[in-house]
Amino acid sequence: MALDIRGVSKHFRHKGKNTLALDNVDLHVQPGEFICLLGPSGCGKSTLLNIVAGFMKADSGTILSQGTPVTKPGADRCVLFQQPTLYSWMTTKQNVMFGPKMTGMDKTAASERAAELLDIVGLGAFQNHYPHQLSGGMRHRVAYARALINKPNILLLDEPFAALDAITRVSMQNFLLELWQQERTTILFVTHDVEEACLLADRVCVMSARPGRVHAISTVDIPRPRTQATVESQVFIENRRALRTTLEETLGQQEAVVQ
Ligand SMILES: Nc1ncnc2c1ncn2[C@@H]1O[C@H](COP(=O)(O)OP(=O)(O)OP(=O)(O)O)[C@@H](O)[C@H]1O
Repeated sequence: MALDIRGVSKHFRHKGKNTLALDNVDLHVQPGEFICLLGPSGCGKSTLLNIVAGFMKADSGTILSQGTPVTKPGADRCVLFQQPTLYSWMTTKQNVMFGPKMTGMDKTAASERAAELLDIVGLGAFQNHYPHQLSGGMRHRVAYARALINKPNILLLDEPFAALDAITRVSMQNFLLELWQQERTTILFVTHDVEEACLLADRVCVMSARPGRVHAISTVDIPRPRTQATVESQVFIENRRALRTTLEETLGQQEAVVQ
């Protein structure tokens, strides 16, 4: 199993009040799966992702990444942020080769793989460009190539396209679909957008409002490869409707504040 989340709970104490953010969350992710975490604002999606990343500790429960307990951040779990963090003084290719350089990977093999990944992300002709010479979308693509060269067990994405304009967002969704189709890296992707979850995911973990619990795990029954044209198809419309209904079931639930 790529990722095994078992009985994870987490509360926060703020201004004398305890808020239960996650309550006994279980989720089992198979290698190569694309899983979306979907739920209303404040249901604990980011908290769960941060715990999986090792940035935050759960109060109880365990998380196994390829069978190994998660206790801190690690190269097996790569987090991609909304703003790609590239080194401004390095070229595109040097940015991609930074991780392998640190881990002592064979230089020729790293260079070949970096070139291959830059081709896959459509930046083969931009290897010697610096980040400031790239568009925002291109910088995102470099960040994906830089993540994948380290062969992470899982990519963790927290609403990565939320801040993008509509056109770039669609282009990044297409890009991610194509990339996942080729590389089959396991992905855990946080979104609050039903349509985005339906387009991208194999399964959607629908979380209930606070405290965040797994309300349902819905399989998205839409053939791949998927493109933006998929959004117009009858099967997509049916899956989206079903997912929206599942999400609506979670709304209106009581916020749990434990004194
Ligand atoms: N550091 C913190 N201190 C106190 N409370 C926190 C902290 N981080 C998160 N919370 C609370 O935990 C709950 C879950 O927050 P979280 O950010 O995980 O939700 P989310 O589902 O990602 O929300 P959104 O979709 O709005 O980003 C919220 O009630 C939030 O206020």
